[in-house]
Amino acid sequence: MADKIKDAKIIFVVGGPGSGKGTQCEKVVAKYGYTHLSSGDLLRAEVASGSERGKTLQAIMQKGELVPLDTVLDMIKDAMIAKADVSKGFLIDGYPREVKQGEEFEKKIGAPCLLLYIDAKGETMVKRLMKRGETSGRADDNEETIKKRLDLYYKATEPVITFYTSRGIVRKIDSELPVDEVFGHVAKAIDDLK
Ligand SMILES: Nc1ncnc2c1ncn2[C@H]1C[C@H](O)[C@@H](COP(=O)(O)OP(=O)(O)O)O1
Ligand SMILES: [Mg+2]
Repeated sequence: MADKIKDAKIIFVVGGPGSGKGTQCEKVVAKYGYTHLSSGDLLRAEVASGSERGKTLQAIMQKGELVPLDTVLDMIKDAMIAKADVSKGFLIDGYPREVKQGEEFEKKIGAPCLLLYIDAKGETMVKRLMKRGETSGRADDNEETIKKRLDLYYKATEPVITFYTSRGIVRKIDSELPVDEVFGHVAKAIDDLK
């Protein structure tokens, strides 16, 4: 595994719910041909499959809580292996959610060369999620769950940013700007990798 993906760049994309991670990742895929792996999307696909594991996951996600670490990591790892031969880079979107998840990822897969910190204000994230909830069909895009997800983000994920800042790989991106301007900064951070 480590062999297979050793030449690929690994980028962690971290930010609160509704900060714009998915939106920016899509644009990176279009411009750079990276593989986008959203831990949330992988988990939601498992739920949609109707499997027993999916049913357990659904209950956890509906409460706005974090899914057990090994489950998420195994799913990301399998998806990375599947794309290893064709991928120049991987966008790991929405992971790590807590410092421990980052440590386990590095043990089992590899080290990130960049962490894109997609930063928006709490009130902006709530507004965007309420709007997204009108059409997303996501069980967690409702006011009560949004509040829990935000609280958990500040408590569990902000330490992730501190942890990787000390390693010098964090680029903070102002996601209050219009989508294309945000992407300008994202692209700059990726271009600086070369
Ligand atoms: N810079 C921006 N300006 C305005 N709206 C934005 C934005 N970035 C994203 N959005 C919108 C698109 C979605 O409906 C919603 C949440 O974006 P998202 O990419 O799904 O976030 P995340 O993946 O971080 O949860 O906000
Ligand atoms: Mg997303």
